[in-house]
Amino acid sequence: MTQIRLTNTRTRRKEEFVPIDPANVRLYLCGPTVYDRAHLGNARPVLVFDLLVRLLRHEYGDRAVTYVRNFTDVDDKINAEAQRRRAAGSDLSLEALIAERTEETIGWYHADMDALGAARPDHEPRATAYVGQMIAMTADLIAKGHAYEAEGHVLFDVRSFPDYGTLSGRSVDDMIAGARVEVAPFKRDPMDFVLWKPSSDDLPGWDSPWGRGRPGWHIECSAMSAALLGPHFDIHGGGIDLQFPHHENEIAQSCCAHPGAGFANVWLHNEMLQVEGKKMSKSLGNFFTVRDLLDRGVPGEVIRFVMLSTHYRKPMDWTEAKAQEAEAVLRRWHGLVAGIEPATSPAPALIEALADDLNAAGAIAALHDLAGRGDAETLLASARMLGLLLPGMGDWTQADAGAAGQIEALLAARLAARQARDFARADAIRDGFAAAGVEVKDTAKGPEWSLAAGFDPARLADLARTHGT
Ligand SMILES: Nc1ncnc2c1ncn2[C@@H]1O[C@H](COP(=O)(O)OP(=O)(O)OP(=O)(O)O)[C@@H](O)[C@H]1O
Ligand SMILES: [Zn+2]
Repeated sequence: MTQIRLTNTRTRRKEEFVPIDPANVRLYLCGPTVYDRAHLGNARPVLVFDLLVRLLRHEYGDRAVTYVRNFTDVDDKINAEAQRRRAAGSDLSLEALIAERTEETIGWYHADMDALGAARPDHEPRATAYVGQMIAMTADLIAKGHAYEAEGHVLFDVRSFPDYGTLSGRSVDDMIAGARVEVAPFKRDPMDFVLWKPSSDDLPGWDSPWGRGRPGWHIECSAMSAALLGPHFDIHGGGIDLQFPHHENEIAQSCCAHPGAGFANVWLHNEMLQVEGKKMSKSLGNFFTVRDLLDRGVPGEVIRFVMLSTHYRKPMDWTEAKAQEAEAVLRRWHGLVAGIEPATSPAPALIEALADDLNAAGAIAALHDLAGRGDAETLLASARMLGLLLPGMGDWTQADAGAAGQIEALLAARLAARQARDFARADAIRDGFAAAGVEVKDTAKGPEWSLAAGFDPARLADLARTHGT
């Protein structure tokens, strides 16, 4: 058994991972707010956790890991979309429109993350299904003197929890100075945050001891993790952008509601996917979705490879060059493992790299090593630990193999047309290549071709039907 070591944000150290119960290792990842398609940055925590779960299952057994990732389906942006649809003439109720928006977004999310080879978590709780638990936890926090009611709101009293701020290593006073906190006259302290807030009549709401309202975002994760994993579990994760205030607030709520339980032992945070030095985010508008890339013909496996190539604790950029390099490597590896059965276990070097704080780049280096030595069986078993070269994942390379035949036939047809001085036909083939995303360069050794990022197999097939031989 390999000792896994993880960097724990809470202690700011790389620590040996010791599960609370090796027969049931428990993880919680903050999932998406389901109002729109996931952008590429949103895929990063999913891929990091998918890798972590694969490693834990390898070490502790397939059934010894429970992985929970929630859907936040209570949100102003979801409501706004539902209201927009109603204003546009839909005769469905607001609740039905909200459910419609949430369902379609969850469907997209599943399709997009599946395409990246990320296994679905064991539980995917929706916040709206746990409002009862959120109300109970809120009431309990009031009873224990950690929360108070004011003007239909319930607020968490941060001064009642001396450890508030330890995750981010800041005192409450520092946080007040640095944060954009919502000032409200009914707050005892500007850092106090909402557990429950009133809903207006035109918005969804639930009955509660404090009137009709809805839960705050932070209490959702505290209630859902407790319901599915218990008050003390192993690993809690999310992007580093959630460290404060979201995770700080989750800790405050959970530790005060379950004194002595401990909440999450390890806090694992991924760094941001960036665009020109800034976090990719919806609010900055500097984003593209996972679906945009897939639709442009970038295989999910290539996206996964690029995302795993940078250590999760380092910021990274998506670049076309990285995608092209990943594609070339994967194409070669698929060729090497075609028709081969995987070895019974992955290479020890690969497991060691992963066990060292999920050093996926080191793991990929181990794969290059195996490929270099021609050990296709171990390459296949090892790559699968990273969620690469999974059964069916290489279909995109086969589609390319089909394309190669069509392109060669079309190049032959173009040559024949030129020799017959049928320049109209030669030009039509040239233009057809460009439209289909096939780049052709005429060199001294003859034509060389490559598939551009926007390669369109259907257009190529049409072109081949019209002009190919
Ligand atoms: N640029 C990014 N790089 C890596 N992880 C990110 C990035 N942006 C968001 N995340 C993570 O994605 C997960 C889902 O977050 P959430 O649904 O709150 O995002 P969002 O609000 O849609 O995104 P945004 O931050 O763009 O407004 C969280 O774990 C968050 O930390
Ligand atoms: Zn959360």
